[in-house]
Amino acid sequence: MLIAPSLLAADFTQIGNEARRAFIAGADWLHLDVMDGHFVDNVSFGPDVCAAVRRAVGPTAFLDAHLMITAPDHYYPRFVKAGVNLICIHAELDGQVDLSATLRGIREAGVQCGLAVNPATPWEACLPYLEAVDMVLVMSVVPGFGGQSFMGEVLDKVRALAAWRKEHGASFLIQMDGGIGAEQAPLCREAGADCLVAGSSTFRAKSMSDAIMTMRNA
Ligand SMILES: O=C(CO)[C@@H](O)[C@H](O)COP(=O)(O)O
Repeated sequence: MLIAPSLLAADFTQIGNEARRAFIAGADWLHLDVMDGHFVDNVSFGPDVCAAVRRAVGPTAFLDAHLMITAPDHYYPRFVKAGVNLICIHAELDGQVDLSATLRGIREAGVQCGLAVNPATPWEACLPYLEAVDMVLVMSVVPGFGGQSFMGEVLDKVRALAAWRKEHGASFLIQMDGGIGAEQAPLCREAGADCLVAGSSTFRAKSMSDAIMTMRNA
């Protein structure tokens, strides 16, 4: 199980130190929540902050950028340039954005690509793209803010994706994000998730390393 603390819950006055703290505590990945104030009702940070995080954590740390933005096709090259390892875009943009071309472009730029689904979006929205992604992100909260409660009903989507993956011999990772801590991690694992994003339960824990270890051992 990969654990990816979400920088959204970090102390923004200490962003570089906070990013380093996550890896020192045992994080596998660092999750970067990028919000544009259009796709979600919040604004977070953009490529310059991601580039600063890359400088802070060094060249080998895995940075996973979740683009909650309406124009990922326009902006993804800036996140590639910032040095992230994986860029995840949203399935809800189908029809507005050429998702196949954007996913292909991300991969051709040498970065892994992912597709995210909001709680209200069926997993089947990912079906046309499952051969073309390295990861599917199943949101377990309505995106936009940290600190929300886990929506257990999305576990059925994770089960369906895991079943599809097994049946088709595919290898994409399944990531879950939102309201995840020690109590939810075993449920996510049982459903078939491989990577858990956790903001409040890691950055705001008394011991970040204990919090990460507990979730990883779920
Ligand atoms: O993408 C999002 C929210 O939009 C998440 O990454 C949250 O930031 C996770 O935070 P917690 O729910 O773990 O506090």
